[in-house]
Amino acid sequence: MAVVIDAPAIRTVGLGRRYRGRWALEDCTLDIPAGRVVGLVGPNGAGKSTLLNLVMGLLAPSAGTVEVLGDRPGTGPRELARVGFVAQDAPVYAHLTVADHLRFGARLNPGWDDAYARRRVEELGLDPARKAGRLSGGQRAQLALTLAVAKRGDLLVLDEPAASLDPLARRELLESLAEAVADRAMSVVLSSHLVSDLEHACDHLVVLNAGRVRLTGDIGVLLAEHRAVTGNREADLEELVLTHLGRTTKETAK
Ligand SMILES: Nc1ncnc2c1ncn2[C@@H]1O[C@H](COP(=O)(O)OP(=O)(O)OP(=O)(O)O)[C@@H](O)[C@H]1O
Repeated sequence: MAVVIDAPAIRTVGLGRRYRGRWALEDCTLDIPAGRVVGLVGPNGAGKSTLLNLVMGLLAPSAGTVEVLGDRPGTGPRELARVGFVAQDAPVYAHLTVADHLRFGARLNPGWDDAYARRRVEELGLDPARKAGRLSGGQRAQLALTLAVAKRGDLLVLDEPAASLDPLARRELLESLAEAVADRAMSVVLSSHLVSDLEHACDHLVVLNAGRVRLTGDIGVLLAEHRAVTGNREADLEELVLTHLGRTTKETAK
């Protein structure tokens, strides 16, 4: 009988990246299963964007290896079509209209879900004729996210997607990501400073600090272990993360 083993969404072995002799990410070994919503959390400068850019093939490793959906990242059009990415500054083409972005998305992506993209633009109240450069920061982030989701890839990589969104839009985004994963067996990796963002949307966790992985695993399992070890049956995700960041008070992870 044939045994089908799905490739992990992301696998890194001893992955590292140096900038001018200084390690931004060091000895990072991760095995992230497919079909999860993964929260990547850590303070400023922890190495989150560096890791996500390595995953996207936008940076070359200084050490180790990274595999995305079983392939080396950024190797060709087939692999690129499977991965949607929204960088931290949610880049869009300032001189193109919202409708132009949708047209380009349709032309460039074989799995493009035009009905979804149009529905989202309408729900968000974005004027299709408006130039992207004239949208607010939050609206640009929403447009970039819409394009990334409409691509209908197997993996969505989002660098601080909620940072410029208002609280309602933030909650809606996190709920819609959880639904997209449930509907389509897609994997999502999203970085955030806010543990509260991850608590409701994510089922897998990676904690980074000072360029090192401090904790990784399924949130349910990690929380159960933490509660058993500390004897605190009320311990929540924030306490778990802060413990592994070496902090004792309930400050934010930022
Ligand atoms: N192009 C670069 N040149 C030199 N150093 C860099 C460069 N990009 C990042 N770094 C350094 O690498 C480290 C990790 O940065 P990175 O942007 O990956 O962190 P981050 O966790 O995404 O931070 P933030 O939450 O502030 O966005 C930091 O010390 C940063 O100063």
